[in-house]
Amino acid sequence: MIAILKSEYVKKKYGKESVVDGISLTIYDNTFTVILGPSGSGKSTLLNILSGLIQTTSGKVWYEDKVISNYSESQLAKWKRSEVGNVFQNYMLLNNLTAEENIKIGIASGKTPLSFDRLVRMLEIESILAKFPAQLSGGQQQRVAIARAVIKAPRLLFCDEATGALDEENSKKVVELLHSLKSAFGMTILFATHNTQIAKTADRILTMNNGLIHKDVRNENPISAKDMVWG
Ligand SMILES: Nc1ncnc2c1ncn2[C@@H]1O[C@H](COP(=O)(O)OP(=O)(O)OP(=O)(O)O)[C@@H](O)[C@H]1O
Repeated sequence: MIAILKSEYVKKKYGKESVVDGISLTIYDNTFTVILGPSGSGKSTLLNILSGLIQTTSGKVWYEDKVISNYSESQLAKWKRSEVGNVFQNYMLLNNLTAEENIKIGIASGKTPLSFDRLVRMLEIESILAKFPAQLSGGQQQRVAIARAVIKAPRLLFCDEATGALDEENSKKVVELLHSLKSAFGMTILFATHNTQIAKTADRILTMNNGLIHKDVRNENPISAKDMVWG
């Protein structure tokens, strides 16, 4: 397995509180890793550090053989634009743009984008491209947000509670789609959630508590997203 992302004793402090308390971790290429943990355990903070959205207090983050935690703002912005996609719980679409315009914002200059037509077919959003976010359901908005995040063919896709605002049916669909995108385009996905069913679909499950990873389990028998059972 090829290491794509690595953290070395990464810490994030807010005041005296260590929200991420010295995490060393290697993420392998073309895997689907779930970061599982209760509210406040530090999942989003860890995800945001690994995706370059926030700075560490100490420790290093590597992308392949480069220390991205030492990058200048402009180097980091360039890296994010080319290699990183983010999907959030609340979609973060621009309300004054149509679905199609929102997706096309994601195309990064200098990179060969994925085929727009193939992507919208995969995500089953062909019929809603001319609509504005307010005219779409939550599940549709999240599929548009995923298309926007992946159209530039990022190597890394970070999903922070990406199904947190969706019902069972739409959650299953989104998780299924993310697995399809991983297989079709060789992406590496990190998905933070407190949902143990989503964790069962992953290749690897990291369990966080109080800013630390307490368990790191390779999931030998991942279940299909369709087979997740909602409580
Ligand atoms: N910008 C910030 N300033 C101060 N404290 C913060 C900040 N961001 C996060 N925290 C604190 O860090 C801790 C971890 O937050 P984080 O959002 O990483 O947890 P989480 O596991 O993702 O939680 P949730 O599942 O509720 O999103 C919390 O106690 C939170 O209040």
